[in-house]
Amino acid sequence: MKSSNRVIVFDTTLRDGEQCPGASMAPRQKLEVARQLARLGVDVIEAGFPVISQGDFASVREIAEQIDGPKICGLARCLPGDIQAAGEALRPAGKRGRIHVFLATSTIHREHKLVKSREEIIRLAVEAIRHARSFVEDVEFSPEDATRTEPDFLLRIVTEAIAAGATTINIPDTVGYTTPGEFAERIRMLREGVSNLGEAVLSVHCHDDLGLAVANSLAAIQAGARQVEGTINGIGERAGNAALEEIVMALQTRRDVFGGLETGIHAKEIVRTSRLVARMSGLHVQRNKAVVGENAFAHSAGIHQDGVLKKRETYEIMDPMAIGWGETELPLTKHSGRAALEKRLIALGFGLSREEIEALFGKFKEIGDKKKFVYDDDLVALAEGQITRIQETFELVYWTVSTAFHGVPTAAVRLRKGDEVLTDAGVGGGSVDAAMKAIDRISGRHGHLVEYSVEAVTEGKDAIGEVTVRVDFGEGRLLTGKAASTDVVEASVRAYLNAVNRSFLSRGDAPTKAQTASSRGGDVDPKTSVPIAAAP
Ligand SMILES: CC(=O)SCCNC(=O)CCNC(=O)[C@H](O)C(C)(C)COP(=O)(O)OP(=O)(O)OC[C@H]1O[C@@H](n2cnc3c(N)ncnc32)[C@H](O)[C@@H]1OP(=O)(O)O
Ligand SMILES: CC(C)C(=O)C(=O)O
Repeated sequence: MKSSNRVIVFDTTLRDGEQCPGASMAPRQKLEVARQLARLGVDVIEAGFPVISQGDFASVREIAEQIDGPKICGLARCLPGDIQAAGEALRPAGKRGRIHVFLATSTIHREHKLVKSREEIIRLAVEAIRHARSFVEDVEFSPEDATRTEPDFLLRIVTEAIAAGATTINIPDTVGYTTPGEFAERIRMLREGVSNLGEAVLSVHCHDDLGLAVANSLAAIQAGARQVEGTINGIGERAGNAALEEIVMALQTRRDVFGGLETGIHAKEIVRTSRLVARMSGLHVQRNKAVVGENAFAHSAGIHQDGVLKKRETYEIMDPMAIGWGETELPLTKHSGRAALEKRLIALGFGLSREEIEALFGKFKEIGDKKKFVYDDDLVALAEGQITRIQETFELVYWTVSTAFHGVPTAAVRLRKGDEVLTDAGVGGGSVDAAMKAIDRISGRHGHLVEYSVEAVTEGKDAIGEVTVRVDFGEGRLLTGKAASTDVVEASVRAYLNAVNRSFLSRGDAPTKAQTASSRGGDVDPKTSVPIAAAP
């Protein structure tokens, strides 16, 4: 076997990857992917299976014509027509063309699918390899379902294939059946038992039916395989193929384990390639996918975020920038801590004191409890509210509204004033109106709502809505109140209360107990909300 420290990367995204249901790509899309694979630095692009359709033939031909750099490969069964089609499609690649012939060797495939004896299988394989060699110098042979093939037969057919002119012997775990230890053992068995293996490159091709495709590929490389086949994002037949980006990054990250094996991959192109393949194939990458998933370098837990801010390597074993990601992301969620919150606020331009951040942190957690992510706009609303906070006469403790078609909208509101808790109810034209009436009864103010507006300040169904009210308290000027909440009724209640509180500030007085005819109330039931003060 040709042995070196260089692992040949064989990409089959455009052939086995495209076998994934729904992943078919138009020739133009395949060409774009091939171009990017060349930039990524793969050694071989399996561009298609030319005999299966005019489109595949044309696509392999176009890639062979236009893509410089990697070898271009076409797949063929051990049938003259297949080999002829592959040879013709690859003609523009000249010496860079490779034909990949395959034939199943396991008992189950021989007896039930091909209905052929061992001898016939060997004869067909040998004839096909010789035929392929009449078109190209570089011929790969795959004994399909090799991991379920009897060892003695596998040794024999591999030896015969090399003797017939195969330059690469690929050992496929076609149905993702093997395990790392077993596969490594099989590779060692071939290395020891195939006398002419030195004339060929030993390759592996793993499927992910048991989620072991990458582990099996790496085990085989450790056992001496020097070509690895796989696809970008691991797309492929059934559960998919080994994800090339994972194999490459494992080799690179764990040089200590893999003895400094090299590939020709330019890791900085990995994310770009993954995105392109996802777009072209229509197969989205799951968020938690290793190396290329959205979350692969996104740290959410406060303890992790704190660690990463102090030293990235505490929670990152790869440099995301080196793979083509932007800066490490610290998405803010309910799991985040003060360190990440402060860092984001500084990035947004807020220079809040420790005390202010402390005051804001509780509200931040409340938003996190309600929403998957706390977005920048949420933070801006929080921070601005903190900066412009006014002294509140009344603090909202609780509200509830009830409304129905043809019903009478009613609201109960509980406010805290100093150490007093006051509760009252109101009815109105709508639930917000009813809640405002309840506030009027508690506060002793009687505001007339002159303007009311609501605006979404963040995106999505769980967006924060910001309510602005302009209220006439009969004092010859309008007072503005603002509040934001993920619940628009709550934002309205708080905005109105904000205006009521401002009316006390502007008058410089506060209601007495006599002015408030409301009863004492119970416990606090806080909701996510942000009072935002506004200039009257
Ligand atoms: C493990 C892998 O991923 S192998 C690659 C799989 N990829 C594909 O199948 C690509 C898409 N396939 C196709 O378009 C079609 O299946 C074609 C064009 C290849 C063949 O279509 P058809 O001629 O209608 O045959 P069909 O698909 O029904 O059956 C496959 C035939 O190929 C035979 N065959 C399978 N593998 C091989 C092989 N390596 N060498 C020779 N013959 C083979 C089967 O025995 C069967 O022959 P039979 O009809 O005499 O029983
Ligand atoms: C053609 C061969 C290599 C294949 O795709 C498989 O066995 O999975």
